[in-house]
Amino acid sequence: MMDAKPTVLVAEKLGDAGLELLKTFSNVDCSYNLSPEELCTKISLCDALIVRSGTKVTREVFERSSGRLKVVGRAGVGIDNVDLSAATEHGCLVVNAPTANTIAAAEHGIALLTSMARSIAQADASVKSGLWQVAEKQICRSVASGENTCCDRVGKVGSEVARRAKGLGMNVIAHDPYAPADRAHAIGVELVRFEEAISSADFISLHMPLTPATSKMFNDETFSKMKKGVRIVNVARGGVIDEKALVRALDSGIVAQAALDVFTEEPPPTDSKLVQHENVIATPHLGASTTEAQDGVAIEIAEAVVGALKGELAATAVNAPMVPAEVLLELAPFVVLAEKLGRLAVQLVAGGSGVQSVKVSYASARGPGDLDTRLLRAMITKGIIEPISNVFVNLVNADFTAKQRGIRITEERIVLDGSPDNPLEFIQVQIANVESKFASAISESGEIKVQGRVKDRKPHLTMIGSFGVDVSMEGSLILCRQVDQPGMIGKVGSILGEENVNVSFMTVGRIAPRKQAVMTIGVDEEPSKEALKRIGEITAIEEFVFLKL
Ligand SMILES: NC(=O)c1ccc[n+]([C@@H]2O[C@H](COP(=O)([O-])OP(=O)(O)OC[C@H]3O[C@@H](n4cnc5c(N)ncnc54)[C@H](O)[C@@H]3O)[C@@H](O)[C@H]2O)c1
Ligand SMILES: O=C(O)[C@H](O)COP(=O)(O)O
Repeated sequence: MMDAKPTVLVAEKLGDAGLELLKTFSNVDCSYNLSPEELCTKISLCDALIVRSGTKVTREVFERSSGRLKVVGRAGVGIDNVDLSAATEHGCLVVNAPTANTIAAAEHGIALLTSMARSIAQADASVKSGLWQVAEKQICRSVASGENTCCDRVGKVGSEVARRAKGLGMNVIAHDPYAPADRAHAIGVELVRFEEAISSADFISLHMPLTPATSKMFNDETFSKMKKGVRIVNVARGGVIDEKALVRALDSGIVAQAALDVFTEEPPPTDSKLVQHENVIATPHLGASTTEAQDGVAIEIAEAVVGALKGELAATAVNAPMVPAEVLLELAPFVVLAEKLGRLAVQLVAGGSGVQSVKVSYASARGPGDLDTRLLRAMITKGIIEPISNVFVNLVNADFTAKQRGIRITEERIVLDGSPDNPLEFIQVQIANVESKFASAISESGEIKVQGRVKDRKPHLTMIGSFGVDVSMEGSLILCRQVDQPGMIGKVGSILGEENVNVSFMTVGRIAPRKQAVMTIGVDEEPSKEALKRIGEITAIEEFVFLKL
């Protein structure tokens, strides 16, 4: 018998509180120190994976999961060890735990800064070796002399380092291209340009993420612009520094000392010139490793992973838009409607047409800023793509998958008068430049058009092409275009009855009495080919189509 519980692979040490929480909902496999091959082998049996910074979650991991891996939880902040593009392409949500280790990292930064300034590590080694002294040149002036400035970033860790550095009596300036000036101002930090920051600081403490833009941003050129004798602290990511250039800057004396918690390669090679340099103190990526931080991170990530496995949208999602819970609740029935409209519209496309251009219209009395359509768009995309491919589409990979298949989805708002209580009056999906297997689904302007509303929190189809209908979108549908005349409902109904197909509803949408009409028939079972053939043979029926919702 299949185990109904999802399986979570915890690949690096996680706090007990987090593990307990995971166990209430899933089977937890704690397998630490897996080789890349072992991870790839295990992953096809796992619904979620939790890592810290020591595990590389590569494209191969997603490929080898064969679609089973739905969530990667990064128990910490930095997600540079997770291939986010590959995760997104595979519809795998990535969540992190961005807040619980901030203070620990900031404290470690300050500990490194002050230890470096007072050569604590060298002094300790000197005492232990019986020398009772440490070279004078390694000791800098008091950090609180007021002449020292600390160049920083004003993200979470950077802000906490800045507060603490100010408490030590340092002047703090910061460079952060994305930080609002008022936030910096609130913590008493002056935001300056990069050149000014690096050329005027006595201490430089790094707190940016590792991204293509920050990779090796500290290099020969930047070191050459620094004040001679500058001291550098890095508790962010090793990769933001060109480590060979740092060794050169240390040798030349531009950089007097460096205190490093993070390295390009972790652990660094034992013969690393940087680690072995006399003016470098090094710690083994310890910034987040306090008991409090690890307990907090474990709970934060376990909650995010369990929530994501339950299908909830995670607040700390890294590769999917975040939709607040209250918005989600309000939009829930429209989410169902959106997917069904997409599913219906694509089934009306004649084979070989190739869907390229989809227009979605949202009719609402709300202002454009009051309606978040990202989730609706994703669900329409899901409805359009899933029936014609074997790709699993979700909020994470919807836009990517549409783009990859060359489907352009445009959105427009139809602004209505009336009460904004209801988020949406109707949603309309149009597919342009295609032929339809049900010609009546083509609107006057030439596109396949379907429109739906939510009634009593249930999705209803309200228009096909130019025909107004009113059909609950459940089960499957038979659409027939016919000449409006008495007895049609009975004729079709009796064929389905003879075939033991249960009819859930029938409605007729017509342009005018005795003219063309579209009959929509909801059925609980799929009619046989023979039954559909017999319906098609009824003289007044001009065309018909069977659709699964
Ligand atoms: N050593 C550790 O154990 C440890 C612990 C926690 C965090 N970290 C690392 O510390 C760093 C900061 O973490 P955080 O939680 O403060 O993240 P955060 O996202 O709150 O802050 C990052 C800041 O960097 C800024 N930034 C982005 N690109 C930049 C650029 N090109 N130049 C300058 N600034 C830029 C952002 O605007 C943001 O303000 C991350 O690299 C994280 O991985 C390390
Ligand atoms: O990005 C982070 O959160 C820190 O670098 C901590 O990493 P760790 O979880 O591997 O200690």
